[in-house]
Amino acid sequence: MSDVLQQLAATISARRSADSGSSYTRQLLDAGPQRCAKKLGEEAVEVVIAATSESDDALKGEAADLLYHLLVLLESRNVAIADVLAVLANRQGISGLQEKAGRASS
Ligand SMILES: N=c1c2ncn([C@@H]3O[C@H](COP(=O)(O)OP(=O)(O)OP(=O)(O)O)[C@@H](O)[C@H]3O)c2ncn1[C@@H]1O[C@H](COP(=O)(O)O)[C@@H](O)[C@H]1O
Repeated sequence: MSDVLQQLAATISARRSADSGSSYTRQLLDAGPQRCAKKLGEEAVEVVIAATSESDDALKGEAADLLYHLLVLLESRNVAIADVLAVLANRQGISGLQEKAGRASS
């Protein structure tokens, strides 16, 4: 999964130098983090609506839009998706250690 996200993130980053007329991503990046964050919020609401009242396919589509817009927002703030994934990996490591610590003390 992270390969797909990293490939999409690389494409989004490359759009910084694309012709803005031809790229929706470039238009979002040119508009800045506030606009990107607003789009992310709208997409999040669409995910909530799909999750509560639409089909699985609709939910998958809205979730894909949400991930795309999260990557665009991260790019607009120059935050690498690899660093976000590292946070998740660290949390898994930490929870693993906590589980081990819990077992050792019981
Ligand atoms: N993965 C996506 C992707 N997911 C969702 N979207 C767009 O995100 C928007 C979300 O839907 P909305 O109905 O909210 O959007 P809208 O009303 O058209 O947009 P606004 O006018 O509100 O901004 C749609 O325009 C989708 O096309 C995406 N646009 C581009 N990509 C990928 O990003 C890369 C660069 O794409 P370009 O910028 O088009 O070159 C390519 O790999 C694309 O496949």
